[in-house]
Amino acid sequence: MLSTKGSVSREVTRLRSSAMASQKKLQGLVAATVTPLTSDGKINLSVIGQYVDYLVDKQGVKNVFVNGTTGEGLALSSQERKQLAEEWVNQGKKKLEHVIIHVGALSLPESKELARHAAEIGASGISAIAPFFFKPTNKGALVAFLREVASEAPHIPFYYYHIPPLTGVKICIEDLLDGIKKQIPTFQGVKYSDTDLLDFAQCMDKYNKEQFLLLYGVDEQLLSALAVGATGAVGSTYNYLGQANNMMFQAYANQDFALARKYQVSVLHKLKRS
Ligand SMILES: CC(=O)N[C@H](C=O)[C@@H](O)[C@H](O)[C@H](O)CO
Ligand SMILES: CC(=O)C(=O)O
Repeated sequence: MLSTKGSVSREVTRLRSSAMASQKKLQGLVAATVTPLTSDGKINLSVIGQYVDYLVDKQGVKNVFVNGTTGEGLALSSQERKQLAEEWVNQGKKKLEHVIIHVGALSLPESKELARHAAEIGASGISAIAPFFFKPTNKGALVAFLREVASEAPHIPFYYYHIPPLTGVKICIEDLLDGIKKQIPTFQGVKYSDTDLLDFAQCMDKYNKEQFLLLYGVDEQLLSALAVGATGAVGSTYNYLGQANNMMFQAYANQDFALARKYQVSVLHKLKRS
């Protein structure tokens, strides 16, 4: 009985996940969500519903990246991460297009468990950073780690989260992508949080045809990433500067580069990097 129930629920989960995974292609802005806390430091799940509405209605943002850098996922317990993931998936079900859950951790079993959980609750994708204390020193070691994580969620896309300024793992993405689908069949792309636009442009040029998504992660220079072919971006500022960044995407698509630059500069001013 139990095992029948288990396999039925696994099947339901698989169908739900594959339904989500076959959704609209991920493009445009993805807000890296912040983690709301109560005054006594507990995660505050009660505001996630409002948060979803705010992003969709006020910012024009329909995709989220949960438990990443902005959400301080690495500073949360596994249980907190799972609760947040579940709340975002549930609240976002009819309103958001993509809910990507960051499942990276220093411990491989923990990362695998978070990946399994994200798949079970119906997330539309998962992402993981490289472990950053005992670091992989070459591509083989990094891929071995990511492969184990991704295989726990075999029906949803996997994105590698490249953020060398914080992880110290500097494995070149152009090398990483070479042959990656053979090793990680669910590999869908990279959240690229580095300023190396030469590597980024080379990846766009070389791997676009394999339909990898390279989501740019340095909000201050998104326009430069658009210029070399980016079609999506994940970042903290899309929580509150979603409209301006959507306008920038639009201006760029309309080939109004002066206007696009105006929006990029307005973002810089807001971040006080002018
Ligand atoms: C280190 C960090 O948090 N990077 C974020 C994404 O990866 C960005 O969205 C930045 O928060 C943003 O570019 C503002 O500096
Ligand atoms: C900014 C980003 O993408 C993150 O917080 O993970």
